[in-house]
Amino acid sequence: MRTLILFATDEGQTEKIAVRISERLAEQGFASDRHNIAVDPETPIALDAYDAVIVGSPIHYSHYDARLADYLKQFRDVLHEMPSAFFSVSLGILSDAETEREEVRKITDAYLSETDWNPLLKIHFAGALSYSRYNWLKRKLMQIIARKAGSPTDTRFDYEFTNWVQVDQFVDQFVEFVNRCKQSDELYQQRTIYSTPTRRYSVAHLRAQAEESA
Ligand SMILES: Cc1cc2nc3c(=O)[nH]c(=O)nc-3n(C[C@H](O)[C@H](O)[C@H](O)COP(=O)(O)O)c2cc1C
Repeated sequence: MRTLILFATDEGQTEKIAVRISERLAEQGFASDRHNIAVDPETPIALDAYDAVIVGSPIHYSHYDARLADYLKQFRDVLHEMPSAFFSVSLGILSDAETEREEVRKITDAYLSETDWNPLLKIHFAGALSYSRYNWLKRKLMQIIARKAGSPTDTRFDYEFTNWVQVDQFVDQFVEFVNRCKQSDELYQQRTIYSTPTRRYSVAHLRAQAEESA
């Protein structure tokens, strides 16, 4: 099973999470490739060559990454069939105020609905306050936001809030889920006879089961 981890990042926390995801997959014996769309938006991606995909984006100014959204729209048909998961990285999800956390969930729902993608797993990770990576204006802005949220305001330091145990648990859940998507040998071998199913791992039969039991 080969997984693509497709992500965007501005200050690096989402990349750090993507790295941990690939390490955890490797610990379970699964290969993965990472593609950072923020530095390489032009390279075409052979998504079809992968068995599964994990997509991750940070929230900045109440928005997920727009370049990633373009990819998701472009690959809508393949994504609909392959096992996939979305991880969100934000600070709002850490807030004590339910309204702030609800706002993050609303941004997520709007993003997934805009891209017409329905990943079977979705998760929210807390990101980081990376003061050393911000320019002067951003540092001031983030300090004001942090003060309001009761987060650290001493800009001489960076603060990481990501729960790495949660990241590992997410990967373990993903692996379990992808294993359930594996087509039986019998079905898979028929792929040359029928046009579908063509993928070794597919959510098509899981969706069909869900529809049957609904
Ligand atoms: C300029 C700026 C705007 C941000 N806007 C939001 C926001 O609207 N909502 C939120 O929950 N987090 C927001 N954050 C927090 C980021 O999601 C968090 O710092 C995350 O770790 C950034 O991920 P990255 O390092 O991969 O870019 C913002 C951070 C910055 C620097």
